[in-house]
Amino acid sequence: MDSWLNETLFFRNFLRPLLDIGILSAIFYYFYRYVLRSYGQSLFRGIRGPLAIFLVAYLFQLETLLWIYRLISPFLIIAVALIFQPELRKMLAKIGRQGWSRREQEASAEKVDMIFTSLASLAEQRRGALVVFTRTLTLRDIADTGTRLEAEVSGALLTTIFAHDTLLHDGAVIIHHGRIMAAGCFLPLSKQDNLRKSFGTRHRAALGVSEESDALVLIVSEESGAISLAVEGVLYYDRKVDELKNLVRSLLQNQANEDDFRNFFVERLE
Ligand SMILES: Nc1ncnc2c1ncn2[C@@H]1O[C@H](COP(=O)(O)OP(=O)(O)OP(=O)(O)O)[C@@H](O)[C@H]1O
Repeated sequence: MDSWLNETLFFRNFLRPLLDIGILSAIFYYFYRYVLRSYGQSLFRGIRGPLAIFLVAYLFQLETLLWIYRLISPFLIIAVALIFQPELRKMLAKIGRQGWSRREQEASAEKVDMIFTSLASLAEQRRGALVVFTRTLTLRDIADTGTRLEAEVSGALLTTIFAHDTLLHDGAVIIHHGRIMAAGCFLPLSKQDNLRKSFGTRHRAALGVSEESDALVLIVSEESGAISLAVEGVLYYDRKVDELKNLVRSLLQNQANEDDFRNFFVERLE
């Protein structure tokens, strides 16, 4: 009886708080490591001031400040959700992303190969191209700015879209779940001001959609024939086709760790 009580007390006074704190710390750590560090930096920068004031008010029980916070907190939450909508969207997208089955992986790898063969041929002919692969976010609003195709991915179709001066060659092709959802789409332009002067709107548009979503964007430069990738607001310019192909495959199948990926492309474009 005595030892049982001791064990219970041991559990209540020592093990339980330890478990509580341990599990909570692990959740915070993984949330920071995999989600906030990649997507929430600007979100954190934006709310750290009000958060610090709240903590001080809470610690010292500053009643008036706490009362004000209680009053405005519903509006603050709505304001944060509105202002940081792109960041929150990307965070939730990352949490919802899942691995692929083997069959899906093979099918996707085949399509990615097809697309890269077509892009390499466009690059040789100095035809510009912009191809957006959606991941978790569907990007329907962007697809609606162009012409809906809903067609099976094929190298011939992609080359036709970009190779001739058709109405669809301007703008981006959106690929969703292995199908060409739309072509001639208008992408949001990035506002980054440290981009190379020689980049025009095609590269800026690729960066823009990669900042606002978890999409992968491939760009073929009409001017130089360079093939580049934009992902998470970073432009990896003029990379080898095989390198890009492997990376896009694994990123689409959610196998590549974002850190490995950054190390792989050490050279970051400023
Ligand atoms: N917001 C946009 N969304 C989609 N496509 C766009 C957008 N803005 C421009 N483009 C595409 O980029 C083309 C213009 O490319 P521009 O020469 O300005 O860019 P660039 O980055 O210098 O690329 P390149 O190296 O191919 O010349 C347009 O004809 C159009 O097809």
